[in-house]
Amino acid sequence: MSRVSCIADIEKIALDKLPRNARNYYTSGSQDMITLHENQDSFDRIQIRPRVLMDVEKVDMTVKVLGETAASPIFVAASALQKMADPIGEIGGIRGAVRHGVVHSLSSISTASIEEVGDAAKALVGTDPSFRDMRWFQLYIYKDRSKTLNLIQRATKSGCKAIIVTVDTPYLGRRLPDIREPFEMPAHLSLANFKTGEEKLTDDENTDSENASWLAKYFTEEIDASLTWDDVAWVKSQTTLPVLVKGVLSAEDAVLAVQNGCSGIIVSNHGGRQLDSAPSTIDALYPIAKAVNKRIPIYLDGGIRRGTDVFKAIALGADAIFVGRPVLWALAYDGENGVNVMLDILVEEFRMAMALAGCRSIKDINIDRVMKSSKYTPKL
Ligand SMILES: Cc1cc2nc3c(=O)[nH]c(=O)nc-3n(C[C@H](O)[C@H](O)[C@H](O)COP(=O)(O)O)c2cc1C
Ligand SMILES: CC(C)CC(=O)C(=O)O
Repeated sequence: MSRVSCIADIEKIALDKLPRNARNYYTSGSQDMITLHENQDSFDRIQIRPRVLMDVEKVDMTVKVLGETAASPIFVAASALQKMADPIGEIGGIRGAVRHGVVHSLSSISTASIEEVGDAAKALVGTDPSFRDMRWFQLYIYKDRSKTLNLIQRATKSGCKAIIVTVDTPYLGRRLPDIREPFEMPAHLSLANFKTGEEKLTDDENTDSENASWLAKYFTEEIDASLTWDDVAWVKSQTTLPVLVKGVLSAEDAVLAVQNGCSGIIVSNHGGRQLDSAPSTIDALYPIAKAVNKRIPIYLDGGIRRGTDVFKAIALGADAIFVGRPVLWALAYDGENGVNVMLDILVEEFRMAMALAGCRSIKDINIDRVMKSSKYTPKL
């Protein structure tokens, strides 16, 4: 096989290699997957306006993030159950992120524990001056607040730098492949942050009702669907770490995040897996950025597959972006090495986009550098 040249190459190899169960779980969006497709399609409707003769011999991709400096604005999103892609799972992602000097976020529903991921980061970070341990922990708020608090405390103790509260998942979106052919957790894997055994549901429990996926049942049984901003305040009261909310798609909610003392927001539609027909994240971004007016940082995920997508997100107001599925494809493609290759490609594509657009540093990327494609005809 020739070398992979872009994320689409990695995805293609990964989809061929992944077992059906994992492929269905990773690829699916909710319902008709309108939002899933829009996440990527919307990027194609934005054009980049280059400026020339700007001396782009050196391009500085560094970004400030919660008081630290990341080597680039390309961060690793939290996604669950990564050992289904490769036995190294989340450890491959954290090692790639440390090597690339960028933020890594770990899902509550990970297959390597908070402590294992922390140890992997700590073992690597001193070995090269450019390496960074920038771990954030993604928190699902369980009905059982002692379970939730346990996660917050362990994330804090292990050296995570921020807590991301996911707020778009009161219930799991209807993912049709998972309803037609319920997802099964491979027997050798477990939810590593929970040692009680109750989170390791068996196959038997998949079969007893319509919509019998254990994931959907797990969510309904365990995750609190009654959350309000008071619960975000509760998380804040339990930790000294910065607290961000993930899953914001409206300017109103973004302003509420500012008013409720959040340290940042992640503009996200959960990779098109929750509310179908929600806007693509890149379309939702600009009104949010205007309303927030730089009071807190704004991050974005959803559909980022190319360096030019990263550029467009920053131009429209993001401080940095996260990639979700590309990490899973990379793991399936070649484990830890796959993650390094994937991040190398995205960083190089982004460096090239900046240089060819005439931007020497991140602050040069602004709204003047993008325009809607003339082919863009709004559907409304
Ligand atoms: C298989 C899978 C599992 C995910 N698990 C979580 C999770 O545990 N917590 C969470 O907040 N978001 C989760 N997400 C959403 C991602 O954090 C992110 O929002 C999304 O993947 C970004 O879109 P992209 O995949 O197009 O990059 C998951 C996404 C996928 C594809
Ligand atoms: C269902 C969870 C385990 C993870 C999640 O958020 C997702 O699959 O989108």
